[in-house]
Amino acid sequence: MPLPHEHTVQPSDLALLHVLTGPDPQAAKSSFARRDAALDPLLIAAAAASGPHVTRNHYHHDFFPGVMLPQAEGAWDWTKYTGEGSSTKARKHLTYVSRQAPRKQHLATMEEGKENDHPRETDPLKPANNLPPAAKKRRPSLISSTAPTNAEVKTRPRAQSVSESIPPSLNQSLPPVEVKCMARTRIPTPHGPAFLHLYHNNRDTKEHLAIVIDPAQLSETPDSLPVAPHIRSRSLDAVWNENETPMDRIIRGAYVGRLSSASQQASTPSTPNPGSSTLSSAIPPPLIRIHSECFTGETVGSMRCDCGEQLDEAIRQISLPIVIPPISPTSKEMTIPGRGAVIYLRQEGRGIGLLSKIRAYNLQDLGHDTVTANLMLGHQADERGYEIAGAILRDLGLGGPDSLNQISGTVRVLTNNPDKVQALEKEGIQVAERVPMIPRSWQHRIAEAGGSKIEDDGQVVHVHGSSAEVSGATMISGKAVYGEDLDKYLRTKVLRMGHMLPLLMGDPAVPIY
Ligand SMILES: Nc1nc2c(ncn2[C@@H]2O[C@H](COP(=O)(O)OP(=O)(O)OP(=O)(O)O)[C@@H](O)[C@H]2O)c(=O)[nH]1
Repeated sequence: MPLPHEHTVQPSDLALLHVLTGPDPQAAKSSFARRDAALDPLLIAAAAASGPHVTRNHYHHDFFPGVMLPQAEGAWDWTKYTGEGSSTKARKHLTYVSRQAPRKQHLATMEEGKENDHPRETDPLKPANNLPPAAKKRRPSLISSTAPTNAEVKTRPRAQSVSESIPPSLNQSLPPVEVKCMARTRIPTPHGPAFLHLYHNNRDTKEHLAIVIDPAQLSETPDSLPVAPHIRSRSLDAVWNENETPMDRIIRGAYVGRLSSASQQASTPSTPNPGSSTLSSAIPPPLIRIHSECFTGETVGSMRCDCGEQLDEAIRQISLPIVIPPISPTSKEMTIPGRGAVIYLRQEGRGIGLLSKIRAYNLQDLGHDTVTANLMLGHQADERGYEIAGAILRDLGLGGPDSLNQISGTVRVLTNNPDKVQALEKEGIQVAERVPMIPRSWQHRIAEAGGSKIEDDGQVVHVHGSSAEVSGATMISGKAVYGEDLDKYLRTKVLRMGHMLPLLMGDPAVPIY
């Protein structure tokens, strides 16, 4: 066995590693004890491969006690360590004891498909303990005194979650979902300004987000009357405790207008402004999208799915200016900035998590479609839930007649997925209209084939495909892309998941992979 500092891995080490971690662990059991061995061979093999740069975690197993002691010679060289006292003392018998939960328990968690989605053990709406040290005074709970109480939330219609990720036994005992906007900030996007809102909730440990598009807020003053009511978070604008200063509020994003070195105006809990009552009926309901996280599609620009372009397209469409027709014979047509929100849920891989999605991709490369791949891994085709989305929308005053912060009683929803509309309605969100999302590559091909409109369940859908471009990635401000994997994915969504998209397969003029 080589010493750690020799940097060489002997074939015997690799053979040992293989026996211990290879496909037949039973064979290993007979020859090597795996847990609680006097010397853990796997750890030795890992240390030998790592040389002097053994990670802190190895040291913290207390296997190389010498390195933790300043008096130990040779720093990382545990072989020179002979005990805490004199060198004549007998060397301690070292035992490696794993502190990990048994593998059985870990696998059970994975089977539930929630390896990334453990419910919080502590109250997530309590103050974060990573606040800057400047906030010396002890803050009481950051839960808003005016935020909806459990009793208030209980009176709302409670939908049965679409998500299977929370086992039924746990789901029954869960309290009603509560969300709290922890911070908000202005984000300039290629389509115009947005306000990013970060939410905590009492259901999972994820930081779900709302990308609010309402640029009219940037010119807001405390006394100004907007044409359309501003979309603001009630929990953010609430007074969190009696000691908070205007600067505390501003730093978390509870301000009005646009921040600058010359302008810092904290908001008040009554900041949401009703808007012009004469125009309110003429203003279309805000356009919203419930978007599920997709690391591969949004960050890497993967063309296995259309998630990146959908996020971009949603922000673009919501940002489009709104034309309000004249409301009386004497008034004129009016144009106001686009308004709405993307609720960005951390439900990677339709709720199965990135790890399982990556495995599913390999099954897809073996010839299975996205639905079958999920089922083969023991997941459902779709494990998402929309309770948190409903609570975030209510916090923003969108779509709920019972919203305590009502900005609009109804919303228009950008989606092709009928389940999402149904789930939102179960959450008490009033959906005035579903707005379809035609994939950019399809729009482009339809335009190339000379078509300007296509049929969707007998309904005419107008396609704005003539300006679509063919190169680029599918990420923010990307362009339309073609690809075999993307087409397969889109077709499966239509044929197996009931997505309300007009399928191009029937049109011989439109090239399909
Ligand atoms: N399990 C799995 N998830 C995928 C795959 N491709 C994309 N996703 C995830 O699917 C989610 C997006 O869902 P989609 O089914 O594309 O669309 P949708 O949100 O249901 O419907 P729309 O509102 O019309 O976009 C994201 O969380 C992606 O990470 C895949 O092959 N397998």
